Amino acid sequence: MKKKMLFIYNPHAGKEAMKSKLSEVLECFVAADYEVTVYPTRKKRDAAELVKELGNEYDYIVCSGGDGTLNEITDGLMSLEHRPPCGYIPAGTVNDFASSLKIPKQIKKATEIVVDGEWFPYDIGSLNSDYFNYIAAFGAFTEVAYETPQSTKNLLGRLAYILDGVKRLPSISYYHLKVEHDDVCLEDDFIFGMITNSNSVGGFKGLNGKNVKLDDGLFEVALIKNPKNPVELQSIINSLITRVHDSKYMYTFRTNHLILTCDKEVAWTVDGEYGGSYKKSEIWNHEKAIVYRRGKREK
Ligand SMILES: Nc1ncnc2c1ncn2[C@@H]1O[C@H](COP(=O)(O)OP(=O)(O)OP(=O)(O)O)[C@@H](O)[C@H]1O
Repeated sequence: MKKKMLFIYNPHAGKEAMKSKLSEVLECFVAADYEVTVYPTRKKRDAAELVKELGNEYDYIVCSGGDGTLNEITDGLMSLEHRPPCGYIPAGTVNDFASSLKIPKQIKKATEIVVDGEWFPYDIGSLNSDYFNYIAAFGAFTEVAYETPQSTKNLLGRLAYILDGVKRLPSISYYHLKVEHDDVCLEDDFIFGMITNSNSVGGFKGLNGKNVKLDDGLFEVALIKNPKNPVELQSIINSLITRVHDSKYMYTFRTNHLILTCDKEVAWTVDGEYGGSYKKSEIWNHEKAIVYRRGKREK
């Protein structure tokens, strides 16, 4: 019996490239013996609702769009008890997630991975009741971040740039946070924080340590302290630019669960989009929660 595929795509994502490639993509799916149901999204939340409602009736969910669409698919899949695996054809402008999974930007090559890539169980994060694929972040840069699509790609370069710009201001806005993880409880002022499951966040690999694994049930966490004077601020900027992490100015650790508490609301970005504002932010890693198809590794 043919396997049933639900293919959901955002026709407006990125430069609308899917529109002209659709026939080629569908031919490739059919040649791989899938019976395909195609659904172009019509509005926000369409993709999430569709997966929640129909996801269990399919053997394979494939989506094409930017980070927003992918995030909605994740949300839909996580609500299902038995989650079908997921394929992804990136069509947005930010590609950290796709590059983590070795999925190329070209639609044709990504489509080949959808039908022939290797299955890979990937950790999924949650921030309170919302899910994310590879990053949840707060702090100095966030207001600008979700207005500019390229933001996540150059997150830390951007952060260094923004900090450089605020050097002349009397103070940078910061959050006073209580951070609980594992057996640790720390309290400090932070200008920025990120919780990631990705080996491609701004290419800033040194910050969260080497050997990032996407299926180990752990996040890489980096929290940057509020600099007490211009010299400290300059040191932070330097460490962001040179990508050498300095423990005097930042906490970095790995964990599967953390709780951040603040007496004012902390505004988050998740997967590059606005992710809500909370006084209490609880983050969990759901180990190997969704199986994706990724590019095969060179032997
Ligand atoms: N037909 C549609 N009309 C308007 N908005 C849509 C439609 N389909 C999906 N959306 C919403 O648009 C938002 C952005 O979509 P998506 O992330 O796929 O593309 P993008 O913004 O071009 O990509 P990126 O964020 O990676 O640059 C998502 O929240 C999605 O739910």
